[in-house]
Amino acid sequence: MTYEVQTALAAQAHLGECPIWSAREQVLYWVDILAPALNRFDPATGENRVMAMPAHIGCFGLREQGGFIVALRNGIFLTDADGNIEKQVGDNPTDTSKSRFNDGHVDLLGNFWAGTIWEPRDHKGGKLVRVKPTGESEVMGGDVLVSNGLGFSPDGRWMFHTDTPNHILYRYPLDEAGNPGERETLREFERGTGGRPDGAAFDSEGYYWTAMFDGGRVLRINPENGEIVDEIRLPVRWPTMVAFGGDDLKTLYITSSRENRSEEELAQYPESGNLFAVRVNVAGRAEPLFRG
Ligand SMILES: O=C1O[C@H](CS(=O)(=O)O)[C@@H](O)[C@H](O)[C@H]1O
Repeated sequence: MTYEVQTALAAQAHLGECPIWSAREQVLYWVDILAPALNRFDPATGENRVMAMPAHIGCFGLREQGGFIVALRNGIFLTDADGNIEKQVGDNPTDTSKSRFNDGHVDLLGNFWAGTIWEPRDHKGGKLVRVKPTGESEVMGGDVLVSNGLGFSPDGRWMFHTDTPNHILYRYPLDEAGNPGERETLREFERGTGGRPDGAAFDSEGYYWTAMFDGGRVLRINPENGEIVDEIRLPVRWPTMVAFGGDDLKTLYITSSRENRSEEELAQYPESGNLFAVRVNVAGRAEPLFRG
């Protein structure tokens, strides 16, 4: 299939990440990790509202009662609808001078999950944290350099997770309580020009769409065998994450990065850091809400 990728917002973000569609408000929230800021983009008006954050914001979830759960470098917090911090509900389990939160999602049971990057990248120090609606938080594993690509399959059976610099897509079986079992490697991506798996989202048919960082593309992946079944080429080389949005959930939004790029690279890919939108022929599914 051929896709028409459009610039939804010429954001020129440092490190755009975590697009999440709010079905309730019909807007896209997304973060610039390094700004640091949580953004509210309204595609109907083109307006983008910036809510400054007190520390690097890796990801967030939408709360059922309104407001957000945000994963900042120094911990996980509840906020009101304007992004004002109300209460801490979790820690960054590693040294916050060497680690920040990165990608995350809410699971089908209303728990919030967020993973960390181990910034020295000298061992797999990235961790995964789960915050329950009760406000209890726990470390649920990790063993990755850069925690990314978290996703929960629509049938509730699987948690997907990537380690971007290691080019690996893992999946974990989930039990009825939503606890992960032994992880297995679903796919190890080729090293070369195709990129590495970054942030992702499931569609309503259970396929997994991943942004390929440094590969300038988004892939649709078969969740049973890891095979690539479709590809969207992008005008930027460093896409970071995808989300389904729009009233029919058939618009795929894609964030991107300018972080650590040279002048030459930015001249070649001047749209780096922008937010993109592309119509696709399969719907996503409504983003679960954090029940706390
Ligand atoms: O999610 C992210 O992934 C990237 C990719 S990598 O770790 O460099 O392979 C990273 O640069 C970025 O900082 C991060 O948010």
